[in-house]
Amino acid sequence: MESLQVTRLLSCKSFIHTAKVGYNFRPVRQVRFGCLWKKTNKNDCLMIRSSFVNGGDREGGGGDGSDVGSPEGPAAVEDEREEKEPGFLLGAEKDGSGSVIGFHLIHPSGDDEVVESIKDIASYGVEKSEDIEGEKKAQADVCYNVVFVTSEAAPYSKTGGLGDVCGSLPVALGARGHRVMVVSPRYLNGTAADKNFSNAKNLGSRIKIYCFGGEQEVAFFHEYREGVDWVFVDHPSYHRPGNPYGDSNGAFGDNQFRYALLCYAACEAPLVLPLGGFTYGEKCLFLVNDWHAGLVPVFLAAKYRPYGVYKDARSILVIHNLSHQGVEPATTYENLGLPTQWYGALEWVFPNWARAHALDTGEAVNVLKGAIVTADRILTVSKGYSWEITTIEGGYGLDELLSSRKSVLNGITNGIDVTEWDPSSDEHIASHYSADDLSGKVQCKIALQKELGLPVRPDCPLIGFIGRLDYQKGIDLIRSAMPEILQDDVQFVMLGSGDTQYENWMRAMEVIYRDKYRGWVGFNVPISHRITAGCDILLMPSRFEPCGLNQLYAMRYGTVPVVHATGGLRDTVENFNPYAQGGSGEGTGWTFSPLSKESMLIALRIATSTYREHKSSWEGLMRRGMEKDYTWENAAKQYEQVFKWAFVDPPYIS
Ligand SMILES: Nc1ncnc2c1ncn2[C@@H]1O[C@H](COP(=O)(O)OP(=O)(O)O[C@H]2O[C@H](CO)[C@@H](O)[C@H](O)[C@H]2O)[C@@H](O)[C@H]1O
Repeated sequence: MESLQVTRLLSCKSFIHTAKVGYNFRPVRQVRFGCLWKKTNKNDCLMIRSSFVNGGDREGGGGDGSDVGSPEGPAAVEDEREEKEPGFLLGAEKDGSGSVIGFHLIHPSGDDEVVESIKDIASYGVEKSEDIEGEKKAQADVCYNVVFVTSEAAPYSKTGGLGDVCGSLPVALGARGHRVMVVSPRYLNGTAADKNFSNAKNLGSRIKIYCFGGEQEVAFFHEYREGVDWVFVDHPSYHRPGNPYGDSNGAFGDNQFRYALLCYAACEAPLVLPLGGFTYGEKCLFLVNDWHAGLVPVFLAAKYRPYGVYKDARSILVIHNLSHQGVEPATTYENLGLPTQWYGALEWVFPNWARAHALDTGEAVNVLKGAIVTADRILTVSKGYSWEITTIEGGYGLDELLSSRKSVLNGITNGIDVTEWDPSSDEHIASHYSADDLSGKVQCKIALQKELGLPVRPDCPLIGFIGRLDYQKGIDLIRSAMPEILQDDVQFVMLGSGDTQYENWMRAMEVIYRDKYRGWVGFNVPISHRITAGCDILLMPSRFEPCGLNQLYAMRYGTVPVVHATGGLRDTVENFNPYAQGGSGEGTGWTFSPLSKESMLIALRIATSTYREHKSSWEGLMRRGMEKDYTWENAAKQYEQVFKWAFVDPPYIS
């Protein structure tokens, strides 16, 4: 068997190298796994000796996490194993066009295949399969290898709706037959939340990434749960107090670096991690979420496809929030490890009015812009928002660019996790109820009033707000309207964290309005369930809202939303019309516009008077909301349509 040793570096600067030995060998990606790659007499088989291939099981196949940061380092561990263990052949699986679509492990004896080889990326014609309980589940007619790249995924990490979506949509897609991997950071902040990652095992594989003027080593942890490969990128910069993006001093100054690492690692993961025994391969579909993952399509275009790697992969940028774009000074471009000629993709020049001083040239790099320029398709989390971002009012400076990509821009309304958010079984709430039997809801209201120390008044309209205390959520409007809201006979409960001036305001309001107002400062999931169940009305005066999840949770819990008519709120909340359907009414809440204190107060007052004076109309509102279908399965089917479109077109940048 001829052998060929390949250097073990993955370099952001020079990614591909050509082997220097004396026979024809096509360019091989430089990968560092302590691997010995061998040309064999089998068709394109590579011999790989590393810690992770020897495990190969679904639960992580190897390490227990204890070797991270071990003084000997991973190479020592690998070398030791090389002595003891024979190593497997890694056979490349290719499709008709010659694209590598996966690898499978073959015993060195040559005749003992240890795992089933991957079928073609798209397995056609599968309609139904049987799960463990024998229940028939709907399956996609074409299945893909899907790689989510995200800065958060519940229950591992969550600061808002992005975490919800990236915790649920992958599971829904997995259940429909797709092979799904989610790549996100392994955040450790020294709190009880660290245990969220305790089932994720160290795969024992590391890669070296050259960027930001140095060499960075990242490791991969893995948990297979609910049909999804959850892959966590491990690096010291993800281990610090605070939330994923910052702490009490504000956003971390090195977020560009932290998320560039995530993107590099995510580009490598499908190629090098044989999860369950075989890799995802090159012909995969990257779903890159928000700016944190935005360098993935840029890397595919600038660093992989020019060398024939990922030429059959596609990328879809999913925009959850256009107001965060990952903008940093232009001088940081060289840190990213991108070729100079790609500067234009990320180039961003602030308009004159946004510059700090006369000498400020306004030059910057904008990661989200780079993703919009290079992704094969673009999705937003509601149809309404996909239109809004092409307007000057909603485009945050990117409207013209987004308009230029309208032909590949779509909106799909988020689903919700209907198991976690189910009033008939929710473990966090005092009493269970459903559209057929609403009686438990008032028990939830009484329990919430008791828990928060409010007067127990089942008939008093209880209004709630849950969300980040952020300009986006219209928190300033709530503050300015609160004295007038509380003139009426209502109670108001708020849960949120964010801008400290609003946190302090919430605390102060509790003192002034002891009998009417409670403000819970912080992030607390059980309380968010109890507020959703216990309130009669949920107020969402968001300035813009790409989708919004709380109004969906509220409707499922028979809590009637009053929302600003924008983005996903306008798409999902149907304005109440008491005269429709022969007087039995239609609609699920109230939408108000324009965004002003006056129109919000009018909508709230109509809602509270309907609650008091038209009980049957109110029950109709509750029931119609509870019966809406916002399951992820519904959304997943629409994603599949976009996946197909992505593969119909050639790569946008090849
Ligand atoms: N203090 C607190 N305690 C407990 N839970 C809290 C909380 N504050 C917020 N949450 C929870 O965080 C989630 C926030 O959902 P949103 O849809 O409002 O998302 P967000 O604006 O963060 O995300 C963006 O992405 C999502 C997903 O695509 C879009 O729906 C949205 O419009 C867009 O702005 C909900 O599950 C909510 O219950």
